[in-house]
Amino acid sequence: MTVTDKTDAQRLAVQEDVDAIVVAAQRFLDGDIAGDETKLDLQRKASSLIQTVRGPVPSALSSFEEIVKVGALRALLAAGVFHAIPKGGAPMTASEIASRTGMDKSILIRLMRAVTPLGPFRETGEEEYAHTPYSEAYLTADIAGCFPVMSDFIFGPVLQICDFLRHHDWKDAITTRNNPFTLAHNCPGETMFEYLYKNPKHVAPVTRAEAADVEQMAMDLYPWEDRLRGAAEDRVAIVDIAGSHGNATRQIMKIVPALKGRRFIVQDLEPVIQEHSQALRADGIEPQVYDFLKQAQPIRGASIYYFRRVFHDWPDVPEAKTILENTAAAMNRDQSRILIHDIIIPETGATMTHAWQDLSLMAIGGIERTEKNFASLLDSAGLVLVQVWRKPGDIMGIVEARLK
Ligand SMILES: C[S@@+](CC[C@H](N)C(=O)[O-])C[C@H]1O[C@@H](n2cnc3c(N)ncnc32)[C@H](O)[C@@H]1O
Repeated sequence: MTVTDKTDAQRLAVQEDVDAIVVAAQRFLDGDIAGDETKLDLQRKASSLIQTVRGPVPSALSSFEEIVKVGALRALLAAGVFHAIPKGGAPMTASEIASRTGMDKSILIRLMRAVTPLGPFRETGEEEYAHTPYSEAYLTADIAGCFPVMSDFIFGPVLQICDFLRHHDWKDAITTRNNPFTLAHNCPGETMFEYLYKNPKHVAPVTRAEAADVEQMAMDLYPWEDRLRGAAEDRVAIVDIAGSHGNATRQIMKIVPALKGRRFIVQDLEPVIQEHSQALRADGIEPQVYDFLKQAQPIRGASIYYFRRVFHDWPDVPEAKTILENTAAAMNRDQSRILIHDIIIPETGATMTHAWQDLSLMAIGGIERTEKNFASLLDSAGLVLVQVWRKPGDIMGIVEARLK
């Protein structure tokens, strides 16, 4: 093939990709099918163009680029570079950033090369950089909360999934106490939570990460008021089990002001309750230390036993089944419901968002589930799936269950 042939073929391929993007962009703008589908389709077409422009082998190198980019972002964030550069897009020189942060200018320049060609920062001149809305996103509470924790504790183990599986002949030998996380952090026999919480300095950053609403959860998904309206006044309205900071309960209380005066309880392990109890009490929420793996649920006959982003941390057996059985033992057959608010993986057409969350959980022994997975898990613990509450385009859903 001559150079001209190659150029022609590439020109044709690029033109085809551009034409497909134009059609996909129009469908996205017109919103002729459910929002997320057109968005995903447009992303696919755009990324196909990038691959065509780069070619197959250079495209394979993009994963190397992403990994060093994460390393650079983490260091720049920790060193204070994100905070030193002024928000709003005004440029700053490397010398100025170096003097503000204490990072050697030579290191800064090398790290900035990983975060400027394709963003999120902008190179504005020789040794000069500026924020963009995409770099400023790392300063928002959600990303500033979860990116450092994911990067310090989870991404390393994700890279060790291969070593772990190879060591076990590619069989699923992953448990919550023996997994890529325990391999990477050299803590065999400990769950991720045990490992993290035994060091008091991890508790605040980890619970800040837990508070990150990266899934943009719509808490009005469930008809809280209808469900709770007829309940006796003395019945606990909601037990938010493993509720951490209690933000879910706060949001429910805001959505349904009519429930003011009813009892709301947030349960979690001791270090987490210690961290949050004052703020919870100030908002009229009762904090309670509770270990769902070791104890039967102490609050009997509550209207709702609510678990948000909890079950995905645990495999079906033994932990998820144990948690359900410990809850079921306290439930009232007619009045109590379990609500599991988690990502629901579609049977087909899972996205990269589903994949990054699920493989991060694989590293610690957890799993994101499909609707069928939830139904069989509930069945194994003497419960029955009543309804799945979802909105088109939302990655999270609420699985409602009652005693059989
Ligand atoms: C991913 S966070 C979810 C927090 C909160 N529900 C939310 O949606 O933001 C998982 C929570 O499970 C709690 N947890 C872990 N092991 C637990 C146990 N054995 N008993 C009770 N809570 C536990 C953690 O402390 C953490 O707060």
